[in-house]
Amino acid sequence: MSEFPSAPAPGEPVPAVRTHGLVKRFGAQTAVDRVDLVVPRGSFAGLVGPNGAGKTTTLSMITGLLVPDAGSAQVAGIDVWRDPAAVKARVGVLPEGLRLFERLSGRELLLYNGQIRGIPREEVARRAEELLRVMDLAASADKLVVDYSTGMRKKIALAAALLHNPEALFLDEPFEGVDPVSANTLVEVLRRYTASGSTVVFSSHVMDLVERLCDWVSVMNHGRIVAQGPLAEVRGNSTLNEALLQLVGARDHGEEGLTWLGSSSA
Ligand SMILES: Nc1ncnc2c1ncn2[C@@H]1O[C@H](COP(=O)(O)OP(=O)(O)OP(=O)(O)O)[C@@H](O)[C@H]1O
Repeated sequence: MSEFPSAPAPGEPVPAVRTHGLVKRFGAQTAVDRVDLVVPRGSFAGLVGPNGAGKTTTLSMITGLLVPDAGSAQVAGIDVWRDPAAVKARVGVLPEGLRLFERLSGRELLLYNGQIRGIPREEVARRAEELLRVMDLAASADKLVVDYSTGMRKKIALAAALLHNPEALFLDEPFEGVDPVSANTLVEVLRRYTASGSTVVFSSHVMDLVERLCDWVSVMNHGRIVAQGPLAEVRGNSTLNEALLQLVGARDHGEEGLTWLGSSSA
């Protein structure tokens, strides 16, 4: 795998995330094509782009879940694929699909995660109760995860990802299927987390939310980064949605087709 072209200059802060020439192929398709992603430490960063742009695949390679075909990724200056254990100890992940231990209660899930992370039992119990309360899950703490709603699943998964107080959080579509009340709770928790200097990187299709929350944005299209930087720079004088449509090109499928659709057709 290729090396980083240069280490940060002396005095230059080490970014929370930095990838160089990251590539992932699935058969003949290059899903991620030489991606150089940078996220400064302490950012609330959005990774945006159309369906199939390569966001999930990129996040999976950065968090040690998927081996890249080429290139490299660093989290807090540590090479993910040279020292995956060190990186995994420093990051929290809310992956796509949310595979959880369904037959545990919410509280048991947190206690179990804490034990896996090697946190002392009493400390885990203290943090678990606090997270359950902040996430509005205290009343459902003894319910099995399999019986949780979509929003409750996101909240317990976020609680599990935060339990070991990671330096950086990677969230794949954290607000998908979450009601506005629960979304507010998630936002409050994440804002508090970044205010203390930790980093959040999340993928989303909800541009209004990215615009409201993020101070840093990376835009992907067809496996590549097509824009990246402070939100104000990427957005310019338009909304983020308008900027995104310009960057990735509005999909024009023409006037033809679907003539059968609608009540006026036979
Ligand atoms: N395991 C896989 N096997 C084959 N192709 C895959 C696999 N995972 C992803 N792909 C392909 O790689 C491309 C990028 O997928 P990816 O899930 O990273 O995109 P995305 O930007 O997260 O999309 P979305 O916004 O729809 O979640 C897509 O064309 C997808 O079909």
